[in-house]
Amino acid sequence: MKVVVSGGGTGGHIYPALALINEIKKHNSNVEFLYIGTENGLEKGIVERSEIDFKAIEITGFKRRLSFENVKTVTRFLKGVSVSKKYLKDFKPDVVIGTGGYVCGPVVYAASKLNIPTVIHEQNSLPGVTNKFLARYVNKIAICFEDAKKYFPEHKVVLTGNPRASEVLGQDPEKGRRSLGLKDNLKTVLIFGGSRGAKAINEAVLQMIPALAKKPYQVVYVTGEVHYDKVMEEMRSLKDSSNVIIKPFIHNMPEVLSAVDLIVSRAGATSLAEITALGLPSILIPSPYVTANHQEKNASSLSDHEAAIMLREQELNGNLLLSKIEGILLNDMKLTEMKRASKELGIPDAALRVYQVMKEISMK
Ligand SMILES: CC(=O)N[C@H]1[C@@H](OP(=O)(O)OP(=O)(O)OC[C@H]2O[C@@H](n3ccc(=O)[nH]c3=O)[C@H](O)[C@@H]2O)O[C@H](CO)[C@@H](O)[C@@H]1O
Repeated sequence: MKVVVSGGGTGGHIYPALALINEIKKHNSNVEFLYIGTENGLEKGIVERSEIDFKAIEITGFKRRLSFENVKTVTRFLKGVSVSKKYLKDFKPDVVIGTGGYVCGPVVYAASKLNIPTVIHEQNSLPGVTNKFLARYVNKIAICFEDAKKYFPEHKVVLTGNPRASEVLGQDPEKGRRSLGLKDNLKTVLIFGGSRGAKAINEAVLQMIPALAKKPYQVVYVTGEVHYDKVMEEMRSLKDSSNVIIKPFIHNMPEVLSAVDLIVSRAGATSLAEITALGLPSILIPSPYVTANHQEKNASSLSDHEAAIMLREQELNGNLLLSKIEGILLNDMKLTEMKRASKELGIPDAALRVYQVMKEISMK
């Protein structure tokens, strides 16, 4: 069996693709994969670490305003379709899967024009532009929230959840602790700002650092690759940063997630699928810089069920964040209640569900 996977730009589109690849491998010993992404998204580095063959096309997204850039984007899209067709004709896949981000537009479109079975995966309750465009060309659309259904042709939609939910389960927390040098007798808070980091979260965490030194818990703080040097420079002026482990990015997130007690993060849909699969409590700070404010909708899907607390970026500061963290972490009853509510929202068998959709269309 041969499978092409495409998705990229940010981790929220890439990790579900890789989780699905792992699920496919579980069911098929003889399977070849090709990942088509871009050179400049996060996918190149992440996919290469996983030893999956990677090919790149050039593509950018549309600007909301009319502009010359959009003319260039159309030209790139058409070129992307033609390069994708070449890759697909050479590789001859049985099925092509798109997991979102601009890059899967030309790849999945080219596949449908070549009559190769196609499926797209939409992580968010409010679908992205690429998936909305692809909806009329693909065979099936795997979704994670009931709310996403109304944006797509009904007969193509299957509620599967996010394959990454399955991947974070059954990990060894001890390995996660060891990889970061965490103590096993202290509770742990993991703070990160999505796959690229978030300036506003970084600013709030830096304000909290002096107070964290005296706390009876430990913090793993992920800055995002692009923000790391600046954060470390600011750290130099802070005398005591004990209790805090700072990283630019975490590559073994499933192991680390299994070792922590509370998450502070943006409200990207893939992170939320991981958090709910594990039944972790969270403080969510939705990014206000995303299309149609969709992260706030993602966050509400947890906070409405008391599985998370939502903090808006405008109100965020170090003191407030610290008090919210302690309100959960130092209150065992609250912690247990939030864990239960979070677990109830998870779809742990999502990877198998997406695999079944893919299998069904590729057998036809
Ligand atoms: C700014 C933007 O457009 N964000 C979108 C993007 O977010 P983003 O890429 O930030 O997506 P998510 O938060 O959903 O997922 C991040 C993924 O990266 C992983 N991770 C993160 C940090 C780290 O150090 N190591 C690591 O492995 C997480 O475990 C997770 O698997 O895709 C999501 C899923 O479509 C959308 O909901 C978000 O709105």
